[in-house]
Amino acid sequence: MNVFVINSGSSSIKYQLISMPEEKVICSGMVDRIGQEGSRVDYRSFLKREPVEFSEKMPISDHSAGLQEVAKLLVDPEVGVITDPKQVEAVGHRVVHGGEKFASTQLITEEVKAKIKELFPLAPLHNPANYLGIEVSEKIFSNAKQVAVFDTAFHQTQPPVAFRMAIPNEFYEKHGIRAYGFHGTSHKYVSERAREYLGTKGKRIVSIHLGNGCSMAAIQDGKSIDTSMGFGPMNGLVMGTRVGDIDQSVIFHLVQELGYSLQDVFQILNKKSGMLGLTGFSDMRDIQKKYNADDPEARLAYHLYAYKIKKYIGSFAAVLNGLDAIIFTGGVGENDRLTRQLVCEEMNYLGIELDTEKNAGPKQAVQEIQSESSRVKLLVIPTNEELEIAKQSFSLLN
Ligand SMILES: Nc1ncnc2c1ncn2[C@@H]1O[C@H](COP(=O)(O)OP(=O)(O)O)[C@@H](O)[C@H]1O
Ligand SMILES: CC(=O)OP(=O)(O)O
Ligand SMILES: [Mg+2]
Repeated sequence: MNVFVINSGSSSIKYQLISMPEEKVICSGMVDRIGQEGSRVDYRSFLKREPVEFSEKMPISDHSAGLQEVAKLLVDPEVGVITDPKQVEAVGHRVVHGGEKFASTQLITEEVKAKIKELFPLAPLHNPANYLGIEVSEKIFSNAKQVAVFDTAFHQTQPPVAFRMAIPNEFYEKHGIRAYGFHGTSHKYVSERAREYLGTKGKRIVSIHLGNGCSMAAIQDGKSIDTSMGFGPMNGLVMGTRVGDIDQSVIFHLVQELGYSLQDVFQILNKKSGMLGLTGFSDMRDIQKKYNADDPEARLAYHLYAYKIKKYIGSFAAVLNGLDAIIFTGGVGENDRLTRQLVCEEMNYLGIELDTEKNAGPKQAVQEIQSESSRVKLLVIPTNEELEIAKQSFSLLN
């Protein structure tokens, strides 16, 4: 079965065509900077003996135009991989917010779409783009079953002590105000790989996803019991451009004393904060260069980023009543050994001891980076949200 996976972000679409159940990637790529200067389409196909790969700059005004371009490439006589969009049998969509309604993957119906739309206010940067992706894909891949895989679903096993907030009950009951948690598809995927690898020793896992967005999950016997992101994907860890945990009185101060509008504050905390706010850069590779050149801002930012992760490891060790393994994943978690080193420093009280040489070793499906004497396994596991979405879409339909 050909499953086309769509991960629509606010200004990008990542896509993969995967043949299931063999899990063979037929083509993959990304449409980037949608609606902005310098938009482009990246495309890689692995069908022929000689893989095709290119990146083409072209004006892409919106998500609809972006997906149309990708669909054209899929059927292109020269570089294409199918002859008709009808050969796509299922489309798996990453949908960031599923609220309390969706604890599992769903076949998309008008009712499911209405619910995704209802959740726009809870994920204003993500759900509208995901919704648009669904609408456009229904037109292009009109033969395919459309499936929604929710970032929040994996975290629906959290107990009320973890997800409820101490505000008047009516806000939860009438308005759904609680912690949800995100990146669930990634936390699920890497924690399952870890549990396969560790067997009975994988009961208490902390999964650390560090990409542009960053979050952690406490996972007990394969189930998420707590997570660092809360009501929205702005909370918890320091991220590329998002602030993470912040004292709520700062928001009142910004509005009441410094005269910012709520809209301004939203932009500041979502788009101008995090590593960008501290260093002027949001890409960890840029910040690492400055760190290595002893730039004081970059040094503070790196230490602050790691410090926050350490604090969550401590609190998740408490809620899990101990730790068996820690997973590092996402663009930063998989590639940035400096972050891993700073996070694991002086954590031997919790049985966490990094081996610097192993930490610098080559990437593997599961890379162990702890020392011989470490009680806790430290694992680097590349995430694959697209494959997880394809697997879940396939299993729902078969
Ligand atoms: N080799 C590397 N060293 C350090 N950071 C890296 C490396 N490769 C990628 N990254 C970082 O990973 C982040 C992007 O992660 P990714 O998981 O792709 O993000 P997202 O899916 O949220 O857009 C960027 O901050 C980038 O700098
Ligand atoms: C939910 C979320 O933060 O996603 P991303 O990291 O893709 O922005
Ligand atoms: Mg990501």
